[in-house]
Amino acid sequence: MMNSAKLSNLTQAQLESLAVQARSYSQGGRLPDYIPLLAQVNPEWFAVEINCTDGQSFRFGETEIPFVLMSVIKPFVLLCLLEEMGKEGVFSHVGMQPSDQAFFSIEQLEADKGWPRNPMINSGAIALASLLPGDNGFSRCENLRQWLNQRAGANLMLDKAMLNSVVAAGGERNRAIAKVMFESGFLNAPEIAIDTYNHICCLAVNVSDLAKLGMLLAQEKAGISIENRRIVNALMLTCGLYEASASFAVKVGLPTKSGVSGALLSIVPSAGAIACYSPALDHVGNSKAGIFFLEKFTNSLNLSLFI
Ligand SMILES: NC(=O)CC[C@H](N)C(=O)O
Repeated sequence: MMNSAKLSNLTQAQLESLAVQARSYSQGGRLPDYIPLLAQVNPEWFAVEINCTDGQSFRFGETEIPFVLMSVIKPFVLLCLLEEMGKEGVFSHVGMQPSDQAFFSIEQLEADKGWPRNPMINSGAIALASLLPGDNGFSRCENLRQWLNQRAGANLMLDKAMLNSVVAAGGERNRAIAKVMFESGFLNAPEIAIDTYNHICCLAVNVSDLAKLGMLLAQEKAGISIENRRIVNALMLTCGLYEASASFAVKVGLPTKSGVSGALLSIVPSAGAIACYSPALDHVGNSKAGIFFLEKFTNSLNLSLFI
């Protein structure tokens, strides 16, 4: 059976049973402490929405709760820039190699002599944020927000309170990353790059919007090339969960991206998109219940790119 048929045969009862197991698995996860507002949520929230290419959708849990995308914006910055400037332009600013280090690793960046290794870690995303059109962080974020909302039919909104919390927290690690890239000649104007990056990480959605964004990568869409979708999906598969990407590819085998807010998005090419939100994180910074859910869900439906 094709993945699209497997996903379409899903029943609401099946989804609920797996989601309830996943919710209980959120216990023992941790909320991030370096962005104060991110820690002011209920760690047991769990929401999932699945959109299928045949038009069906399934949802369960706290599906109305808004959350910020954080690193889940990274594949969409990449998609937008691939469309707007082409792959040669994009990959002259960022690499495509996986990393076995944390998403904020300065050691990895220094070992790479300031060259941002891939778009799914902070260095690469900051480098790409610097390429968005606009005069300042807000207008660049606004351009990306509108670009995505138009194409996905979603309703991304800037969460200003979260942005204030991110800025107040100082962002030392990301500033250090930008400084290394600037000094190595791989980033112009580090201040505006960080400001843009902070803004785009604070774009807020609910799981329904996140699933709509995912559909941009799951199926054909006017104005988005097949090649660019393939590139973004490939980089999500190899780099999307940071140092956990390789083992997750063995266990699940779907292009997936996580964020420290607990957002998690998986693409089932030509079949649909699976959006989860559950804020308690594992030691890598991925949603604990979300990852558990994806493993159980894909195994019970036998969903995979590889079979
Ligand atoms: N993994 C993430 O979601 C990281 C995003 C966050 N804004 C940071 O830079 O730390």
